[in-house]
Amino acid sequence: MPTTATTAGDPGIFDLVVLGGGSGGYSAALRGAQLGLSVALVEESKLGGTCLHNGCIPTKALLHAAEIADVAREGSRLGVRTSLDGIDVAGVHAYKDSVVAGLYKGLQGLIASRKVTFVQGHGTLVAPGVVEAGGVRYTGRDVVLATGSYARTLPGLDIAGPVITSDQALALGHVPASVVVLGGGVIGVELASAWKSFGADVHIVEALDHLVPAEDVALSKGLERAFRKRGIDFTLGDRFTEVKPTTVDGADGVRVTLESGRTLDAELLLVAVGRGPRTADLGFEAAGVRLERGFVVTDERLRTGVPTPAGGHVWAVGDIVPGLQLAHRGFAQGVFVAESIAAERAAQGAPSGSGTTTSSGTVGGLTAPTPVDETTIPRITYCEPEVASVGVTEARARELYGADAVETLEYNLAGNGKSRILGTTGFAKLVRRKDGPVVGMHLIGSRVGELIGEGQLIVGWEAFPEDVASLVHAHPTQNEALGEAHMALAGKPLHAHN
Ligand SMILES: Cc1cc2nc3c(=O)[nH]c(=O)nc-3n(C[C@H](O)[C@H](O)[C@H](O)COP(=O)(O)OP(=O)(O)OC[C@H]3O[C@@H](n4cnc5c(N)ncnc54)[C@H](O)[C@@H]3O)c2cc1C
Ligand SMILES: NC(=O)c1ccc[n+]([C@@H]2O[C@H](COP(=O)([O-])OP(=O)(O)OC[C@H]3O[C@@H](n4cnc5c(N)ncnc54)[C@H](O)[C@@H]3O)[C@@H](O)[C@H]2O)c1
Repeated sequence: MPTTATTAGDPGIFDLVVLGGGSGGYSAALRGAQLGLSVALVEESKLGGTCLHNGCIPTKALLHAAEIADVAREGSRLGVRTSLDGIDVAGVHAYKDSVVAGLYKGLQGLIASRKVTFVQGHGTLVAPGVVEAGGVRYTGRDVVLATGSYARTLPGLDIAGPVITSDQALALGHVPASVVVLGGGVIGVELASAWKSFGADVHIVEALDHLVPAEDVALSKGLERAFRKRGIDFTLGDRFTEVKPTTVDGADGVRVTLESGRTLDAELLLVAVGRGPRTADLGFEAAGVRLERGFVVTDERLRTGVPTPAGGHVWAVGDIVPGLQLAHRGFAQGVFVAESIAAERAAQGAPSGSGTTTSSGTVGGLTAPTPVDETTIPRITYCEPEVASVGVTEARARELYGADAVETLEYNLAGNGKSRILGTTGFAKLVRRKDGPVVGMHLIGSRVGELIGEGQLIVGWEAFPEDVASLVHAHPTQNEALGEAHMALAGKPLHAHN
């Protein structure tokens, strides 16, 4: 179990005080402790934060249960006599909760074993370098702000009763008969996908012209085709105006009115219109931390520009920093900040103390880490079919490099043996600079999320299609589709028509 700091007396001065124990905060704490820093981690709820308890892990467990439901329903297509007898929601929750509980226990053990002082309580930044929780002041030479995000809603749309966010959706005790999903972004399409597999009628309303509008438009269109085939309804380019109670098939429900005048009736309205930074009323601005639209402004090394009296900084990581709101970005930023702090400490302790960190090179015996590069962070949406991408979209590449300086290739999964075996359709789209490296990879199809790791290496290491084409991919794997796509882009297609 994590050590709980005493609430009596002065807990002393820590090298690092972290406010918020989610992906960003706990990774900073773990890496800091590993590097020999004394660390206090202040968390008001559960260690692990949104991702572990209300985000990534529970949603992906639900989506896996949903996949099993689909497999049971479709067994006869492969000659296996299965049928879906129903969804035991309590059983699904038990499975999901057991996955979360196992990871939670492991994380608590890690925090304890690294001797991080875990403080359970609501913390506020009462001065640069000082976090107060439960009436105790925890002073750090460095402080990391990692308070995460909350589900946003729209003006006049209160979260209550049948109007829910992902927080309530994850705890729902039954499969709803019907849901209107407001927002066709990541959370909207993931939950719509799971509910559809469990038997609900789902209708997504997205204000922009496409589902998952941040993705390459080819993926958005691919997902729209696939959802249409699955019977998931959606309305694009329309906005919410109001919601009123109504009766749906004799039960309580909601009537959602859109700007176009269209109305949709359902048992529930899921609001999935983005997540806002949790930075209000925590003392950030009073301590000198600059906020823009609620997000913490930092430099590329994640420093807020606020020094602490002990010669350190106030840093920020995770969802409160503008950019991709992803757990793995939070992990990477937490590790980066801890390593930066350790390098600065080492530099100050070194006899020939060479001062602050630089963007590369060795300082005081520790290498100052390279800032996290957002452009090579992979993104996966775990609906069915999955959508995965890394690097830039075709549209962005044409803006960056010139309309005529970009080449693209779509490799259809119809030519991939393993995808045929799994019964999935989809494609891999590559974006390259003409005669240059691959700068974007965009995938859609069942299970393609697991393929994006290779895409990340290709884009991150600025590989040319010719480099990848010469690497032999195992047959029959879905991974092989990436090899074939690069072969085709290098001008030597095998199982592809050119
Ligand atoms: C439904 C859903 C599904 C998601 N799925 C994925 C996914 O599949 N993959 C992915 O990469 N990302 C996913 N995300 C996003 C991911 O969860 C976040 O990007 C990630 O959790 C951000 O980490 P964080 O540390 O910045 O914040 P959080 O995880 O939100 O952690 C912040 C922590 O700070 C604590 N805290 C806040 N204020 C205080 C205070 N004043 N005092 C003490 N403690 C405080 C909170 O209790 C919380 O534990 C999902 C999010 C949601 C909502
Ligand atoms: N698999 C994953 O990695 C994963 C899963 C879930 C959540 N997340 C993270 O959580 C964050 C929040 O997810 P999200 O889906 O809430 O946000 P999002 O930004 O992905 O999607 C919100 C969508 O709502 C739409 N919208 C906004 N106002 C609207 C309105 N009035 N009417 C209709 N549509 C409207 C937006 O155009 C947008 O497409 C994401 O940014 C993502 O990074 C990640």
